Amino acid sequence: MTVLQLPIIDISGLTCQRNNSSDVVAQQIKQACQDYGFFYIVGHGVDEQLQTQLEHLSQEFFAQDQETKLKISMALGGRAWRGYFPVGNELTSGRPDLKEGIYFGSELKDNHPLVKAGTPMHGRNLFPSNIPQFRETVLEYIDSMTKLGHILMAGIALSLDLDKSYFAERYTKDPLILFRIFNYPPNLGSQSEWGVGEHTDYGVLTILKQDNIGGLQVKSKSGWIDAPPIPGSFVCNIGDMLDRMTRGLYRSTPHRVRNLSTSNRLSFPFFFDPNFNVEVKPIDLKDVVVKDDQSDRWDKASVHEFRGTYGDYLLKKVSKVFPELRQKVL
Ligand SMILES: O=C(O)CCC(=O)C(=O)O
Ligand SMILES: [Fe+2]
Repeated sequence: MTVLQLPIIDISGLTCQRNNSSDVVAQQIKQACQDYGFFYIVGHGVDEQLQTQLEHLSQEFFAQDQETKLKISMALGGRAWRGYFPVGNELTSGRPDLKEGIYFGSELKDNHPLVKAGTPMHGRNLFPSNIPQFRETVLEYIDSMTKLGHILMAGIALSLDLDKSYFAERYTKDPLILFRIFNYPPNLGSQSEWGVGEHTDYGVLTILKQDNIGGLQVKSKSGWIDAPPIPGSFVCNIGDMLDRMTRGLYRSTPHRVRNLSTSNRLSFPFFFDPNFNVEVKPIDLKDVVVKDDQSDRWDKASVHEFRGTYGDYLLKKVSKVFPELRQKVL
């Protein structure tokens, strides 16, 4: 039996000046997006020390008692949709996930135009005030990953034979950035509980940092495969909006997580998505025929029939994930 493995791409060629170096990377991205919708990246240049610090501070946060963690409860985050949620509060396909976590995003002041306009998912973050450096570390990480997101989107544009600024000019110059830190407790004997049930991501690009525990699985064309941790790498996957833009050439691939170890698992998904108010349209790609996969999609929804802004799409999805908060926030 051959064990399928997701491709590993060294993306350093996207930022160096060597001849053709970005074309070589773009070709690898194209292959990976068509075959899997998922790939690992190395050679990304994100500071190791910053990542280690983020992991340590996150462990420190989750090790606290529930009451302390609830001091930054999501219920206090209002329309910005930020803060902590306890195990069982987030649903995937209507079922509670076996995970707790904190939602973050770009740190926007109250006088930012989108915040003043009351745009959902925009605003200030909630940070634990009792853990020194937590705020600084998360904001620095968001900053580094935003830069990486721009580099990768240029690579994805090249992979589709588009100008490297194609996505930046239309969708991601001012991206919607959401960042989460999840803690998946061990299953403790019950085999059936998913940390996150099968789903696809909503936007264009997710860049995931995971610790050394493992548990992420990806639905490849020939069945579920593991995406184990690889030191120094991030796991990238494309979301529904890139699936829509490429008419299904680049698929937003379903994935899920189950922590079968006896320790907690930390993961750090970073979502680099289109601007909230921009309408997402198909790219004029030669020779691509839309193959709508509505019937085998996890939520039976068609990304190709959707019309509207990214914000419309996102809010519809998110209100299913946190039904309790929907009333309060939207
Ligand atoms: O924790 C992980 O490994 C993946 C999380 C995920 O799929 C998500 O947040 O969309
Ligand atoms: Fe996901």
